[in-house]
Order: sequence, then C-alpha cells, then structure tokens
Amino acid sequence: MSLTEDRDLKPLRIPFANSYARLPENFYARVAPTPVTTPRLVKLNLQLADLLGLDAEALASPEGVAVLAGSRVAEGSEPLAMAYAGHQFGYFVRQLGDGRTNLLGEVVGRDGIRYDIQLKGSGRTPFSRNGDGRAAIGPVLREYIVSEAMATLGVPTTRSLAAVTTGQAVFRETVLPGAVLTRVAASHLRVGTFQYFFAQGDVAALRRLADYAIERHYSEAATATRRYRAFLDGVVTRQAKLVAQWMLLGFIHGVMNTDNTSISGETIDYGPCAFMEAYHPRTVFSSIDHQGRYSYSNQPNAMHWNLARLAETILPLLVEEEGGDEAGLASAYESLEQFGKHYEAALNTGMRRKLGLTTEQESDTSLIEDLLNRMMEQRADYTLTFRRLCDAAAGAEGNAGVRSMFTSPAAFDEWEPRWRQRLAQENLSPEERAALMRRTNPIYIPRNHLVEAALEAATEKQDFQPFEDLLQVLAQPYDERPGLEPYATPARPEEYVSKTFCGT
Ligand SMILES: Nc1ncnc2c1ncn2[C@@H]1O[C@H](COP(=O)(O)OP(=O)(O)OP(=O)(O)O)[C@@H](O)[C@H]1O
Repeated sequence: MSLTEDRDLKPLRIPFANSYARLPENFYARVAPTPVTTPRLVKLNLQLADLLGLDAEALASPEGVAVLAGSRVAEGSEPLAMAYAGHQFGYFVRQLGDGRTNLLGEVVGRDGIRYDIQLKGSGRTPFSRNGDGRAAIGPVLREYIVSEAMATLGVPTTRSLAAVTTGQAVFRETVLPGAVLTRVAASHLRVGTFQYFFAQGDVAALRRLADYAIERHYSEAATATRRYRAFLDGVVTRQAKLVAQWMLLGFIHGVMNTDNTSISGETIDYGPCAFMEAYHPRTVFSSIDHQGRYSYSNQPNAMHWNLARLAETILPLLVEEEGGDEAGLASAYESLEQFGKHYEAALNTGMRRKLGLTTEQESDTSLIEDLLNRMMEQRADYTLTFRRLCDAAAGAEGNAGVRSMFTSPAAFDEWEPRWRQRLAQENLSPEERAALMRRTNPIYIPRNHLVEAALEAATEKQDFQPFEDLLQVLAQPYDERPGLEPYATPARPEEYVSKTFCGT
C-alpha cells in the first residue's frame, strides 16, 4: 500500500462519541488493550476509513498503527470488554464476554450511522478464561477477506478497517505470527448479550439493554405502542432476510451460536465460514460440527432457534407490555412465527432473480427446486452454475458453460426447456435478462482454496501479495474479467473440500 509507517507523525484524532460506555458498569469490564512489541500495518481499508470520517493517513502513521495494534489508547477512547453469554452448539454458557476484543469506542459515520470500533486479538480481558487474548494472522486475514467480500455482495456484515501484525508469536497447535483486526459494526450487541442478563434474572438490565438496542437499531420501535414486541419483530425480520441472503450466495456461517447472532442483523464472526462449492444442502465446513447443526440447509432453523432464545430473554418485558403471562407468551410466538414468512419471501424473490425471473408464478418454486435437486445429484458448483446460466439466458447457444457444470449434462437439458418456457412469459429481451442476472449472480467469491492460499503465504512467508490480489478480485464480484479464472484449481484439493453431513 502507498501509506507507510515512515510518514511524518500526524496526530490521530478519532471523533469518538461513545454510548455503550455510558451503560451501567455490569454491562462490561473497563480494560485497555495489551501493548504489543512491533506493530506493523498490513492493511488499511481506505474506503471504510472514509465512510467513518477517519483520516487514513493519520491511521497509517506510527501513532495510528500503535492505536490499531492496541499499544496506545487514542484520545476519547474508553476501551472496554463487553459482557455476554451464549448457547454454543446448543449448550448454554452463562458467561462468555469479549475474551480477546476491546471496544475502543463509537464514531458516527458520514452516513449518520453509529459504528463500534473494536480490536480483535488485542489481549486478555476479565472474560478470557484460559485464552491468551490473541489472534493469529490467518484468522485475522480470513475475517478481513470474507467480511469485506460480504459487504461488497450487499450482505449486512461487520466490516474490517485494518489488520496489523504484532511481532509476537501466538501458540495454537503450532507457533504462528500474531495479529490484530480492527472490526467495525453497527454494534456488537448479540442475542448472547440479552442472555447474559436473563441468566441472572436481572430484568432492569434487560430493559435497559432493550431500550439501548431500540434507540440504536430499531428507532421505529421507540414510538410503537408495544415497543418490545416491535423490537423483537425488527430483529426477526432482519435476521430472516440475512439468512436468506446467505442461502442465495451459498454462504455457510459455520458457527451460528447465539453469541454470534447480532441484534443489528449483521453477519458476525467469520471463524469456520465458507462458500459452498459443489451444491449439497447438508454441507458443513466446521470440523467441530459433528451433528450438522450449522449445515447449509439448517441455517434458517438454527437462526429461528436463536431468535427464540432472544424472545425468551425479553419475555418479562412482553408480559408487562401485554398485561399478562399468556398474552406475553402469545406475543413472542406471533413474532417468531413471522420468521418463516419473511425468510421464504426473501429466498423466493432472490431465487427468482437468480434465474432471471422478474415476475412471480406459483410454479416457480418447483422450477427452482428441480434445478437445485439436479445440481445436488450432479455435484454442480453452486456459484458457477447460476453464473453460467446468465450466458444461457443471453441465447440458447450460450448454454455450453452451464451444461459443463453437470457431470451428466442431460440433467440440465431436461430442465432447460421448462426454464425457457417460463422466461418466454416475460417481456425482457435476452440481453437485458442476461445483464440483470449478471448483477445478481457473482462470478468471483472467496473460494476456500484461494483464501487458504492467501493465508498460507501471509503466515509462512509474510507475503501479503496473494491477500491483496484476492481482495482486488473480490472488490468486483460481478464483473467477469478476461483471463481471470473464477475457479483456479486447488493445489491440494483434498484439504479444502467440504464435508457433507449425512446423519439424521
Ligand atoms: N484466544 C482467545 N483468548 C481469550 N478468549 C477467547 C479466545 N478465543 C476465543 N475467545 C473467547 O471465546 C468465546 C467464543 O469465541 P468465538 O470464537 O465465538 O469468538 P471470537 O471469534 O473470539 O469473537 P467474536 O464472536 O467477537 O468474533 C468468546 O467469549 C471469545 O472472546
């Protein structure tokens, strides 16, 4: 990058406008990041810095890098570690909390939205338990790559402002270079934050937290007659739409615990996440997900379950609002029932768009299902099948690409006439339709082996070029560039393939 550490020292001013630090002391632990030996800036997100109204040059200065590494606390920053609980793979843990992150504070961006600025991998906190409070360069860059790719694809997500190496080793199964990620989010409130106070039976804190979340994310609920019900409805709607977006892109979150389910409706925590390659609804990537709990097709169920946990925590507020136990419970159920409706609507609209359809017919559902079943049987690549379908939409002679996605192209040939018949019922020209589809179906996604190759080069050789190259490709996911292979063959395919969960 052109911004280097050697520039003249420019004072770093971050216009912090903190609100979480004004909440009661039992919401967090005030703790500063732990300084590191030799911070080095690997990546600064200039576009995001601009959105946040931050001076990129000052951020890239030695003083700025020291702040991004956690070695120095910027003026106005009130670093803290947030308290939260969570269900992890179905098991409740009363206290998790930020064990390796520090919320530095909040800034109001140029878009008028209040954003958290948080360091991840910045040292131990009172919530660290046995952890070292640190992060390795690989996972930091993975989160950077995938979160920024998701943002470009229009998916609500936490963002990545910067990555720095610390000059210190972290010990996992082996010795790895340490790093710190600067994460930006509309907030870091989680379902687990509500569960933390619910587990303590602290209704006053729950009310305070809900009011804070309403003010920050669901202002429409503030004026509603039943504000807590309106709040729950808001979270249910946003999360239903979010999961539908994941499904449409073939994204598998991998660790949908309640502490990784945000109240703002953003994707958070890019641990074992991946984009599905060969289509199979029961695909999992996480090596610890033995039951397939967070498999591709189970994501809507998992989210619905997580939202039920949120509803449970605010039940006392709903009961009060409705004036009775039964009415409060009914209100929670009604709200949760909306999940399916919002999810299906978003998924079906999105799937129609992927197929190039702009109108709605009942038979569309079976058209979509039929294609997906054929893709599953044929192990067709999820992303490229839809992308190559765009070429087929431009004209019947353009179908060679999509046919080649199927081990036996006859499986596509049987489906194609139905699709063409359906397209013929709409008014778009083939060119218009193909162009529309190419804005919906990306060609470049963070392919697992490409991400792994970039992380390996950074970890083993401190070579950040593959990381930079990948970011550049992913910055224009819909524009096919001549000579730029969408799917370079993995060097060691066996290491990067997904598992298909086949249990019951
Ligand atoms: N190296 C570590 N040191 C201390 N605590 C850790 C470490 N790794 C994870 N934790 C804590 O374990 C819990 C679950 O970890 P998980 O991997 O879901 O979160 P994370 O990736 O650290 O953070 P986030 O959910 O904010 O992205 C959290 O409380 C987290 O802070």
